Amino acid sequence: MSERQIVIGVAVFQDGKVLAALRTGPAGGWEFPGGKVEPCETDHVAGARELREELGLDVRIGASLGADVPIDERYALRVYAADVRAGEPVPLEHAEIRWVGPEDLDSLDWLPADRPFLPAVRHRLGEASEL
Ligand SMILES: Nc1nc2c([nH]c(=O)n2[C@H]2C[C@H](O)[C@@H](COP(=O)(O)OP(=O)(O)OP(=O)(O)O)O2)c(=O)[nH]1
Repeated sequence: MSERQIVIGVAVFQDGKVLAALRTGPAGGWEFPGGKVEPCETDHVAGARELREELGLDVRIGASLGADVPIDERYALRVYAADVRAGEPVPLEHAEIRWVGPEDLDSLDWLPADRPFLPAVRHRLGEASEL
């Protein structure tokens, strides 16, 4: 089978919280904003582009938060940590966005592929926000 195409999720950290976004539609659920990497784009360029498009937010993307997680036969999710360079997030394409602290992380109905990243997200929320 050919390799899965990568979907970038961007975990934006600010003031001890992480930004979660609610995807609309039947396959909806909470996710890290982002999207598919276009041909010839790096992960970082794709992630920054998607966050400008989806949230009007300018972010600085740092390290990945763990191994890729299969979404289905065609796609796999890769999540990066990021911080805000400029702007306030606005849900231009999502039903809702929320800054989530460590205590509320588990109570959201996350998409299945996102759940394996939550321990790394929680770990980061407990640290000084170094990318
Ligand atoms: N962006 C994002 N997508 C996720 C996450 N978890 C997860 O299973 N997905 C799935 C949902 C979608 O089927 C797919 C990403 O699609 P997308 O709609 O965000 O990608 P895109 O912006 O490039 O969309 P398109 O132009 O191809 O329509 O990955 C996540 O944390 N972030």
